[in-house]
This record gives sequence, structure tokens and C-alpha cells, in this order.
Amino acid sequence: MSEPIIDVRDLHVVLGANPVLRGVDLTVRQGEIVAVAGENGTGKSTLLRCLAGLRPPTSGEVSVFGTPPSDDAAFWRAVALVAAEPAWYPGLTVHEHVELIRVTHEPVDDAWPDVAQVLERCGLTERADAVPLTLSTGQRQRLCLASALVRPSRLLLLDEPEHGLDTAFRTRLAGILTEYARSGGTVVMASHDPGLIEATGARHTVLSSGRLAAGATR
Ligand SMILES: Nc1ncnc2c1ncn2[C@@H]1O[C@H](COP(=O)(O)OP(=O)(O)OP(=O)(O)O)[C@@H](O)[C@H]1O
Repeated sequence: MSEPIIDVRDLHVVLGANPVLRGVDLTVRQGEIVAVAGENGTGKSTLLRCLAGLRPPTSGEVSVFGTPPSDDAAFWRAVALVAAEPAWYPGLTVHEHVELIRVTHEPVDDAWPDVAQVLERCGLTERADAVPLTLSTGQRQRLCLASALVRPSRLLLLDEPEHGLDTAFRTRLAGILTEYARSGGTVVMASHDPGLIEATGARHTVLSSGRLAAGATR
């Protein structure tokens, strides 16, 4: 069996005086989609930040691609994170934001989707010439997703990717994620949407009392 993309052992994170993660174990292999559910404040974002190298463990081990995640350019070339909304550059349109990301990453091959195709997949064609701050909440979330999908990556870390999205686009997103995994990518997402989790065929886990357990299959 292949080496895991993500290997988390006995991860503890204390924030302030709050023991948020209390012995999380997680192994994720290439091509898997793993969904982390759980009530507000149980530590899903904290876990994703640990996987992204943005939050150091209090104790325990986190390995991504065989080494502790490091917040450097080489790591971020392989990892695309969709979490808190980024600061948009006010002078660039939707199309220009996505294009900027595409031109600064090496395209994998000629078959790699171009900016227009990614905007189409993310339902942003009609808003391509708008500036992000004039978009709706859901449209800005689509732009976050488009920015992650226009560039090559091996691992997608998504914190509540359903944020602001309508039902139809959540269904489309499930298809996008399934295709990403089928082509060899790996996805870990925190989500409050059982429909999205089910539609992606994700391995469903639940974070509760600082630990990760298998989620109920519906
Ligand atoms: N910098 C911090 N200092 C102290 N406590 C923090 C800090 N950041 C987060 N927390 C606490 O850690 C806990 C986990 O937060 P986290 O954002 O990881 O939860 P979550 O499961 O992603 O929640 P939600 O579903 O609401 O997004 C919460 O109780 C939160 O208040």
C-alpha cells in the first residue's frame, strides 16, 4: 500500500487554556476524500491549520507528504487551502485574480483547464469582469474555489467549502471534488453539510471531545 499523504498521531493542541485537540489520529491516502464534521468549536479548523503547517502541535506528530508540514513556498505549491476569505486586490477583476494564480504556477500539461474553463466550472463566467468586492458571499466563495482549482495541487484542504453556496452549486462542487480525487488528488475538508459529504463519497469522520471518530453512514 502507498505511503499516506497525511499521517497524524496523537495530536494535541491547547489554545489558551483550552485543550482543543486531545489525541487525534488520522491517516489519509492518495485519492481519498476525508470529511471532518462536528459541532461548532470542536476544532475542525484547528486540525486543518495543523495539516497546513499554520498551527504547531502542542504535542504529537503531523506528517504531510512524509514530513512535518512547513509553511513555505514548496509546501504551498503542492497544497491548496480554501479557508478564510483572502484579501482581494481591489484593482483586479475576477478573471484577473484567477489568471494571476494560474500564470504563477507551472501548468501540468496542455490539458490543464484554462482560466475561462475554471470560471465556467465555478459559475463565474457572467461575473468575470467584476471586482471581487462587488460579488455576493457565494460568488466570492466560488472565486476562492476557482483560485484553488486553477493551479496544480496534490492536496486540497477545505474549511467549510459549502460556505455561502446554493444547493445546485454544492452538488456541482461534489462533482469537482470527486473528479479531483479520481485524478490522483487528495482532499480533507471540514464540513457541516451532510449532503455534500455524502455526494462526494467522502470518508466521514466526526471531531468530538477533541478526538476523531468514524462518522455515521447515512
Ligand atoms: N487563538 C485562540 N485562542 C484560544 N482559543 C481558540 C483560539 N482559536 C480558536 N480557539 C478555540 O478553539 C476551539 C476550536 O476552534 P475551531 O475554529 O477549530 O472550531 P471549529 O470546529 O472549526 O468550529 P466551527 O464549526 O464553528 O467553524 C473553539 O472553542 C475556539 O473558541
